[in-house]
Amino acid sequence: MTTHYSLNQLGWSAFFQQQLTLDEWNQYQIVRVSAQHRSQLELFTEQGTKKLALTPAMPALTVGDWLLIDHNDHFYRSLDRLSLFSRKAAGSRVAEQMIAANLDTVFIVCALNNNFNLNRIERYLAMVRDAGAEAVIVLTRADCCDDPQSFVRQVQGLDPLLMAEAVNGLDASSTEVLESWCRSGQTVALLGSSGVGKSTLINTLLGQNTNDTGSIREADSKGRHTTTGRSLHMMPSGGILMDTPGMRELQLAYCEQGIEETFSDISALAEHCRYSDCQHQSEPGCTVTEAIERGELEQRRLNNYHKLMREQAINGATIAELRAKDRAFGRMVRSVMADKKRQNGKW
Ligand SMILES: Nc1nc2c(ncn2[C@@H]2O[C@H](COP(=O)(O)OP(=O)(O)OP(=O)(O)O)[C@@H](O)[C@H]2O)c(=O)[nH]1
Ligand SMILES: [Zn+2]
Repeated sequence: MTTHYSLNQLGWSAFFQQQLTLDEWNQYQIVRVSAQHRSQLELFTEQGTKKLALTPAMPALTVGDWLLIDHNDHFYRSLDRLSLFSRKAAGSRVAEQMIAANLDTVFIVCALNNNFNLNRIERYLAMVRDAGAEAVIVLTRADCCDDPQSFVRQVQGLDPLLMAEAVNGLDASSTEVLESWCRSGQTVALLGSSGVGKSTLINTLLGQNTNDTGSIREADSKGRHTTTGRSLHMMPSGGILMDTPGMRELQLAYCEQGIEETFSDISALAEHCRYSDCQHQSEPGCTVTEAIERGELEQRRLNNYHKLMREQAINGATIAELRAKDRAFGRMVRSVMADKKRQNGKW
């Protein structure tokens, strides 16, 4: 049985609607990418699911993207994204690879055991903010912790506006606190290190009835449950859960802006340092180190900021190098082609 969803249920909103002309609205079908394979995309449409073959003329697309297709099911164009997650591709080659688009909220999952780590939460926060999505910190294993609220307070100490919830991921009545981010038309995804309870939470949020999502859930070699096939799943609460393998392995890609937002307190203080290139180490007139001495800023937070910015310098440089190399390669190809033409006496 195929279940039909309205565009709003699939995540359509005014942000996308205002990108369309009246003609486009009348002539084209609006579809959302629900899975990406080597040679084709799977789509959610108001009439059910569809497949779309990838062609070289199409722009790079990813799960969650909104597209317009014509009456013959040919790609017409993609819409601007509300948010976008990308990462460095695996292996030594540094490249950006898109992994998910148009997420409203990302649950940053962290377990209330020795995995709990504010540095790691700040790292994920920087990525989520850079991608343009809202972050909610979800602390699992609240049932195994004496005082979960003390950890919620620690997280909110990072940023008073940051939402944090402690849950027992195995218990649907406990994860109800996440419902306001999982309402109809809202797209959410989960991020967090291995073993913190992401699969458990996904199973609980999807409920028992996952048949209508069309996905196959099977255990991998380690006995973990993985979803194969479609990456977008409808939750009983009406929200759309995005579960792509790429999100699980997300590394800190180039996200300097996200780091600046996450550490906006440090950037604000740094504006008043005596030297504009102050490194906030031991320079005189450094307002950042003064704030630490007054107990208004944690040394841990400044150290983590330095660490993430150092990583940015390395990642940023390698990505910039790659782009320069691509340009150099393009120039080389063009000059070889020109030489060949000259040798063939065409010039
Ligand atoms: N008591 C308790 N156990 C939990 C909770 N959340 C997860 N677990 C258990 O923790 C273990 C790891 O959870 P998973 O859901 O597999 O973790 P994961 O983040 O998906 O791990 P990866 O698949 O490696 O990414 C499982 O045995 C779960 O049953 C919780 O809130 N309370
Ligand atoms: Zn300074």
